[in-house]
Amino acid sequence: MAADAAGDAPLDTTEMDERQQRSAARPEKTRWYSKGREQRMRTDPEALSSVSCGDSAIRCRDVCRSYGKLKVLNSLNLTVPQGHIYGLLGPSGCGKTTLLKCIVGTLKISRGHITVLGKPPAFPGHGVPGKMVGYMPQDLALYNEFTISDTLWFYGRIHGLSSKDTQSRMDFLIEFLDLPQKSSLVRNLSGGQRRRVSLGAALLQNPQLLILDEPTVGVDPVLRAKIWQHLVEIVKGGQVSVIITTHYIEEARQANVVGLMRNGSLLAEAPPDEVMKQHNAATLESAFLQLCESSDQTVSKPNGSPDNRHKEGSQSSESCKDESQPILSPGSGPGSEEPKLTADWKVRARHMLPKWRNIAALMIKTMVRMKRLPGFLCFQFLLPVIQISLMCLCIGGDPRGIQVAVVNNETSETSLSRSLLSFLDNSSIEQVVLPHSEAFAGIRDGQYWGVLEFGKNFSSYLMKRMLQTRVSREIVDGGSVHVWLDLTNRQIALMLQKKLQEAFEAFVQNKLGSMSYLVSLPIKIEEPIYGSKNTDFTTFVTPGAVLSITFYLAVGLTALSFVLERKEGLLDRCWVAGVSSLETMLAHLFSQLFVISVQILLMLLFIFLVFKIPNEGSLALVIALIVLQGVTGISFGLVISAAIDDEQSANQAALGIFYPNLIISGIIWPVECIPYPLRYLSLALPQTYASEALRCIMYRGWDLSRMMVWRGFVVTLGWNTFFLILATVILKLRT
Ligand SMILES: Nc1ncnc2c1ncn2[C@@H]1O[C@H](COP(=O)(O)OP(=O)(O)OP(=O)(O)O)[C@@H](O)[C@H]1O
Repeated sequence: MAADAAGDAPLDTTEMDERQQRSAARPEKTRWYSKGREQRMRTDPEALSSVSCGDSAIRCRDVCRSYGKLKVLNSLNLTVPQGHIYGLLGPSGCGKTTLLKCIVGTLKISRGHITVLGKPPAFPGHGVPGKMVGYMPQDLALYNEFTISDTLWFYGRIHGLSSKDTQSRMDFLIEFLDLPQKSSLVRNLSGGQRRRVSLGAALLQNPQLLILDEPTVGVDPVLRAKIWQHLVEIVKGGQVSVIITTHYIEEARQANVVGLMRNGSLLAEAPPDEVMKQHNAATLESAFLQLCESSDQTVSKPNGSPDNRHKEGSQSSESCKDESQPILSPGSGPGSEEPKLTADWKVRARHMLPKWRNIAALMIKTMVRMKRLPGFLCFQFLLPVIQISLMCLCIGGDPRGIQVAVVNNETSETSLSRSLLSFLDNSSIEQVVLPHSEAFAGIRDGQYWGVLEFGKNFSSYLMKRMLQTRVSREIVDGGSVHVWLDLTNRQIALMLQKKLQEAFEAFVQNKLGSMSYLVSLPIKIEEPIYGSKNTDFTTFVTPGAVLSITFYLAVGLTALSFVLERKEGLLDRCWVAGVSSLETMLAHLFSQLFVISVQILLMLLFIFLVFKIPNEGSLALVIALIVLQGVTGISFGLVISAAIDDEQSANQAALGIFYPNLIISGIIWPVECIPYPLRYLSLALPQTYASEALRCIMYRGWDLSRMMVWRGFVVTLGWNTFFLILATVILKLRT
């Protein structure tokens, strides 16, 4: 991986050739640097130009970058000589942060070349991003749940530092940056303290190149001076180079070179004393002001307003180039051709392969964050249990306490109507005995779900009907229970019909005993082949519900955590430290697998032990399919978080697919009810065949030899692969 080449991986041939060439050309310059670099640079801008072409830490040539129509970097040329501090100055919004992001490779440039420590950023096998570069972004990019020590350990692991090295660097940085106790949580630190922790993370591995975006904001003057002194110290050997942005223009006088940036291009690039001398200015700030004024005059002549420069298309590329020529450093223009570099296939292959060290560091990070949020962790574990329990308790059971008006026109205590009513399930049906008119008024008012009416001669007619072979229509009618139902609630109406039928069967059995078969229907429902006669809707819905709960919790956790990490700049910072998109994906996948495994375990305990949902098949297959569906959720969450930048949109994407997927995956209602061609879509969804497979395993006891089972596994694995590849590609394209 990229980080490899920084320290521990062997150099590829291209890099070695280049280093040899550079060292062959270096002796004279190295001597020149070490003897009197500062004096020389401050008095000889020509020398700066010549140095910058041959031996530079960073070279930007003709760099352009836009955000939509806003042109932020405008044919920019910049050179950071090796072993120098480069102060990048400019007003807010002029493009400094954008430039630094292009240099570290987190933003792509739309035109031009950038070379960082000899190669373009993210070149296969290069240590940038990686151990060679220490990057402190403007938005601090720190994990709030980490302590100072966790933060430094995390970056130490990513850079492959030994425990001893990390510990000694940590002790030094805490002392040097005047940080509070290393066990202090980042979220409890002040703004300035956080900024110093962020700086400490950038300095940790003693990188060859330091890229610091406003490290001294919010830092007291004494510490600011100390930081500058440290930077001056570390560049002294000529091995370390620093590019630093700051709003305190005067502090940049300690830099060896300053670049004055405005409207996306450099107005000047030279040693600070030289800039001041050229403008007869006593301070760098007033020199900068003069440069801005003369730049405004130059630009306002052809175009009117300086703001026009920022609109793409409002000027030709020629004028764009003129404007970007540095005033003091003509030699740093886009003169020289950039060498074409190619990487050996072995280096490329190594660059592509995920590194377990980085994956382990990221997984430890997730575990530490979870440990710091125990309430959230418990909630994560309990949420699926709560959801499945609510589902088993509230969905699919028989309605209870349904009020039904009973109009009984028989008065005798021994009448068959009373006997029949006594067989009605009292827990489900509450009988309210009423006269005819009140019963109908009640059902019309919505008080009752049905009216049961028995005629005056119900008992005698029913007996005749049971015992005689040929009876008149009047007898059949008079010996029937007349039922009027409120059918606005289908489930309640179906339950009433079923309970009446059951009551009648029990009544007949009671009255006729072994002769009851005489009045039975000519349809006999035998013992079921699979399932039980008393199966309810809960049994049907549970397997699909388990899969869908696992899937959506995984989607929610993944989509949001990634989006937040990107928003806070944490993903970019890890990427600059050498963590690839694939490693980020895999680490997240493995950490979330741990969480969903606990969730699945708890859920299964509840459905099998508490709610007694049957399982006729292999428990291992049940667990495997649910875990794989969890992985589908994680990978889909990764796609959302890779493609979407803010929490609200990520939430909406996750919620937006929730109902359509639930409805057309056959989870709450059979797929057979879905009309064509929607059924084809339903069958292609990740949970349709998987739910069917889980039902087959749990209720039919089938195994992988059955097509309906293996099809569920194959479809799930197919979706997992597709989502993971898609997420990696999107993340790669976007970083
Ligand atoms: N992600 C983005 N999308 C759209 N525009 C952006 C984005 N990031 C920055 N910009 C715009 O690009 C311009 C340059 O921004 P940049 O952050 O590079 O400036 P800066 O010089 O670092 O400013 P400051 O010193 O205030 O940090 C600004 O006009 C900013 O609004």
